[in-house]
Amino acid sequence: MTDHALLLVNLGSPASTSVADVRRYLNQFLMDPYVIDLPWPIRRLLVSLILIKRPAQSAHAYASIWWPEGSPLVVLSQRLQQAMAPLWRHGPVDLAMRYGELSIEKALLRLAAQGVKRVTLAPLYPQFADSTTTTVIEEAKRVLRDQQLPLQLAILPPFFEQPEYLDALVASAQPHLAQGFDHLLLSFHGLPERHLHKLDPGGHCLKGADCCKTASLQVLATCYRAQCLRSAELFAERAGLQPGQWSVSFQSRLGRAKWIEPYTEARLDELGKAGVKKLLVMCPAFVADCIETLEEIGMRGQEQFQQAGGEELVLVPCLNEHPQWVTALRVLSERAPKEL
Ligand SMILES: C=CC1=C(C)c2cc3[nH]c(cc4nc(cc5[nH]c(cc1n2)c(C)c5CCC(=O)O)C(CCC(=O)O)=C4C)c(C)c3C=C
Ligand SMILES: [Fe+2]
Ligand SMILES: [Fe+2]
Repeated sequence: MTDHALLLVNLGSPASTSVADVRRYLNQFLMDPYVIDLPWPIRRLLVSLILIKRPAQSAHAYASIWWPEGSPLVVLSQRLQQAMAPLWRHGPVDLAMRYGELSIEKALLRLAAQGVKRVTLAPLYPQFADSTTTTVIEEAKRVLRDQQLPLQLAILPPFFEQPEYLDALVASAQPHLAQGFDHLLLSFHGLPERHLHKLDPGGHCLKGADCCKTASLQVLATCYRAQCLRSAELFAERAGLQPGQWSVSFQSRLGRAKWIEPYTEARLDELGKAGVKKLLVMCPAFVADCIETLEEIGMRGQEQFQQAGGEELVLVPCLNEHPQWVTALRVLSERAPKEL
C-alpha cells in the first residue's frame, strides 16, 4: 500500500533575511486569528503597529542564525522529512510550513496529484495550543474543502506525555546532562494568558502557582501550560533529576499583554544572581532549532545570564534529526487516529 502519506507540518520562516521578506512573513503569521485572537479591525491595527519596527529587528536576528542552506527551522525539518521517508512504509513523506513557503495547500495538492488517498497530518508541536496545533488542522481542512480533495485525514495529537517523545528528549539531552551542570532550565514557548482562559470555561487556569500542575484530565487536554509542566515533570523523572536541579519558564513574549509565567528572561536573571555558574537550557516545545532557541536563548539569553553573574549557558539542541526522535515520530504517527 503506497497511497497513505505522512505530512509533517512546522511553523515556517521568512523566505530570506531581507526586511521585506520578514515583514511579509510576520504579517501572514500575526494576522492568523489563532495567533492574535482579537477581532479583525483590532488585530489589523495591532499587527500594523508591530510591523513598524519588528521586521527590521527580526531580520537582524534571523541574519545572525541563518545557514547557507536557509532557515535552520526549515532545513532541520527537511532533514527530518528525509530521515522519516525510509521508515514510513505506507506512502510518501512530505513537509509543509504553516506560514511562508512550502504551504499546506501546495503539499496537499501535490499529494492528491500523486494518487494519495489518506494523509496523516503531523503538526510538529508536542504541546497543544490554538496558535500552533489548531491553526494547522484548520488550514488543512480548509484546503480539503476549498479544493474538494478526496483525502482521508488522520491527525497526530499533541504528544507532550507520550513515552516515545520523552525518551527521545532524554536521549538527546543525556550527553549534556552527563557533563555536569548547576541547573537545568526547561524553557517553553510562551503564550498570552488570554489564550489559556479562552479554552478554560471551568475557570481553572492561572488561579495559583500550582493550578496547572493539579489540572484534571479535562483541563490537561487543552491547557498549554499544564501540558508543558507535565512534559517537564515526566522528563525530569525519566532523566533522574532531583527537585531543585531544574525549573520551567516561558520565553518569546511579544507585545504588552500578560503572557504565562515565569518568564525565561526573569529566570535567567534570578539564576545568574543566585550563583548558578553553568546553566543548561532545553526548549522542549520546539522539535527543531529555530530563531527562538538559537538567537533568543543561545545568543541573547547567554549574554543576559552572564550579565547576571552566570558563567556558561549551554543550549541543548532540539530533537532535530536525532535517530531516537525519528523512530519516535514514526511510532506516534502510526498511532494517529483517523478523522471521522
Ligand atoms: C502572539 C504572538 C505569538 C504566539 C501566540 C506564538 C505562539 C507560539 N509560537 C511557537 C513556535 C514558534 N514561534 C516562532 C517564532 C515567532 N513567534 C512569534 C509570535 C508568537 N508565537 C513571532 C513574532 C515569531 C517570529 C520571530 C520573531 O520575530 O520573534 C518560531 C520560530 C520560527 C523561525 O523561523 O525560526 C517557532 C518554532 C509555539 C510553539 C507557540 C505556542 C505555543
Ligand atoms: Fe512563536
Ligand atoms: Fe491551566
